[in-house]
Amino acid sequence: MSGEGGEDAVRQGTDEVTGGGSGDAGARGGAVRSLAELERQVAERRQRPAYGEDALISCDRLVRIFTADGVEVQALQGLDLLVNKGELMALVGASGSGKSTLLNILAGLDVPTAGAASVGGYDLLSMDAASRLRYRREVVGFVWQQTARNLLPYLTAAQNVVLPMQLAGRGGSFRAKRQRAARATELLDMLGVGYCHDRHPGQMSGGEQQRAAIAVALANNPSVVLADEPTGELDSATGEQVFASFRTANEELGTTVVVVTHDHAVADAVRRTVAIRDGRTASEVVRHTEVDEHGQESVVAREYATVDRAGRLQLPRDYTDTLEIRSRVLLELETDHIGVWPDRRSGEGKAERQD
Ligand SMILES: Nc1ncnc2c1ncn2[C@@H]1O[C@H](COP(=O)(O)OP(=O)(O)OP(=O)(O)O)[C@@H](O)[C@H]1O
Repeated sequence: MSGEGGEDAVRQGTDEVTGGGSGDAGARGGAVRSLAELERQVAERRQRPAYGEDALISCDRLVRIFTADGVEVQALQGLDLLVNKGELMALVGASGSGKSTLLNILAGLDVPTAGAASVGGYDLLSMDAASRLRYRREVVGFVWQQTARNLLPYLTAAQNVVLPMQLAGRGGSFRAKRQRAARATELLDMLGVGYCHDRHPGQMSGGEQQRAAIAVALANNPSVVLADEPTGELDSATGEQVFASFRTANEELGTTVVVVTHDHAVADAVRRTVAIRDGRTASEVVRHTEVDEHGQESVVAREYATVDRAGRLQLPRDYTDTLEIRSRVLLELETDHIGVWPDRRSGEGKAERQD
């Protein structure tokens, strides 16, 4: 706090200060707080963790502008996102909303134009080439939609899983080799495709290839696995099996998983689904399990609109369409909520019901 009022109070030798600097206390409702109260608030604010301090993934006002043929496309327009360690979450949004752009940045494959982004303590904007390589090998694993892009066709499933460990260069001894082979077997078994150990991708179904691809992504024990439409090329039953493998990785290994998806079965099966609209996070659905008085468990989903770091809130389009809100709304601050009304004076909003 800048403490203009506080300084006044000290000068006047009193323990009472105005809420908003000298002279405007009346205009702000005459809030008078004690110096002790202000000191308590300052101390509380200092103790509050900075934005994203506790999160594994933190995106703060992230911007990515592409320039193609002299035309600028703002793929990300100040996107905020926090993901906690151990989360299994989904990102959804219309085509072109910026999901893949975000995932490529988090994967260390692309660099944002502005803003801040960090994953597991790595600053994605300022990493040098060596840190970026280490980041991509050890901190994140990636699964693409196209099954063919995830596995090398001339290696078996097990050899594909061993490869990232070899590239990370952890020892060439016989013991190290044995450990890598054992880990590949263990991961393929855990994801239910142990029987594909010696098969080449061409001898595996699309679902088996994707589950082996998850094992590849997990090989170096990354903090995060990112997946872009991993069930996009699969039928729904196979898609469910693949999603179950992500859940297994999350539950058994504690790996944080972020999945971009158009697949409702996936988006509805995670605890948190964040919707991206026009390059910003717009809303999120959070699910939790409730147990009723008969001990019956049910999943309850609640939708929240996101308030970004600048205080912006995107109203869901179906809400604004229903109330015919086009350009502005009337706001009213109540003690425990904010009322939002169509501005009827300017002719917006549905006519009020007469009954
Ligand atoms: N390399 C690029 N050069 C120019 N424009 C790009 C580039 N990559 C993405 N864009 C543009 O950025 C915007 C966001 O694209 P992005 O691929 O992130 O969307 P998306 O939400 O993943 O879409 P989809 O669901 O169709 O994959 C789009 O307008 C896209 O055309």
